[in-house]
Amino acid sequence: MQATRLPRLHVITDTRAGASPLSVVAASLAAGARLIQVRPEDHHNDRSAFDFAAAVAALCGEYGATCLINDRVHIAQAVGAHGVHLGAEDLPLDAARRILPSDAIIGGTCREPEAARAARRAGATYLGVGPVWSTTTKHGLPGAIGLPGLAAVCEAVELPVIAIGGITAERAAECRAAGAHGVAVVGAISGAADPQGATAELLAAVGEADPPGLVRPNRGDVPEQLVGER
Ligand SMILES: Cc1ncc(COP(=O)(O)OP(=O)(O)O)c(N)n1
Ligand SMILES: Cc1ncsc1CCOP(=O)(O)O
Ligand SMILES: [Mg+2]
Repeated sequence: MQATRLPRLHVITDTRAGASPLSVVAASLAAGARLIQVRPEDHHNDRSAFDFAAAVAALCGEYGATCLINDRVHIAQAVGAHGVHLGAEDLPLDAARRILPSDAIIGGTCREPEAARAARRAGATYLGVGPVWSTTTKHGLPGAIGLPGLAAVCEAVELPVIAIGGITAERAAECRAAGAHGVAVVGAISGAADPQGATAELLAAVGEADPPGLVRPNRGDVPEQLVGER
């Protein structure tokens, strides 16, 4: 199986009231996004989270894009997603590694070098690191670690680092310069007047711009196994 690099732009769904998550996902995929993380807010029950995840996974399948599920490992299994993203209050990384297929992508949240090394030992494929900048998208987060904090984690482990928290296109380029493999965003796309244009701008900022024009669905294509390469 040929190895494919982990996408540099992780588009995270926004299921807060007023958002239109599925149409934003469709716009991002049309702009060339190669990875969607499904993140139903905690108040969504499993049934509505499953229905939403199944719809996103189907859309990702049409574009040959990777679909990850935040927090809910059983829903990743149920919809046949490519993997999960897990944080401190979720199933431990090593437990998820034991129950998911061996080629599953498992992302782990961390904000400092020691936690990054522990996540690598536990079987993480990549690290979600932040918040790099403050954000209004999630409440109760610890303080922002800034670019120096991001760089410290990038230096500590070989795993691809995905920066998160307050990311804009300009900041995405700064994160890459600090050593991050890529970035994850919610508000920069879901809150944009033109989510497709915002996605294109972010893709260009992380160096993954497709040739101009719409990306067309390639029904039936499945992404090959992803490897942890910077
Ligand atoms: C790529 C990426 N990085 C970090 C997170 C945050 O995960 P977590 O700390 O578990 O918080 P919630 O997203 O579950 O509220 C993420 N989702 N993605
Ligand atoms: C879930 C999460 N974890 C750390 S920051 C964050 C939210 C990021 O959202 P935004 O891209 O809108 O700042
Ligand atoms: Mg979580």
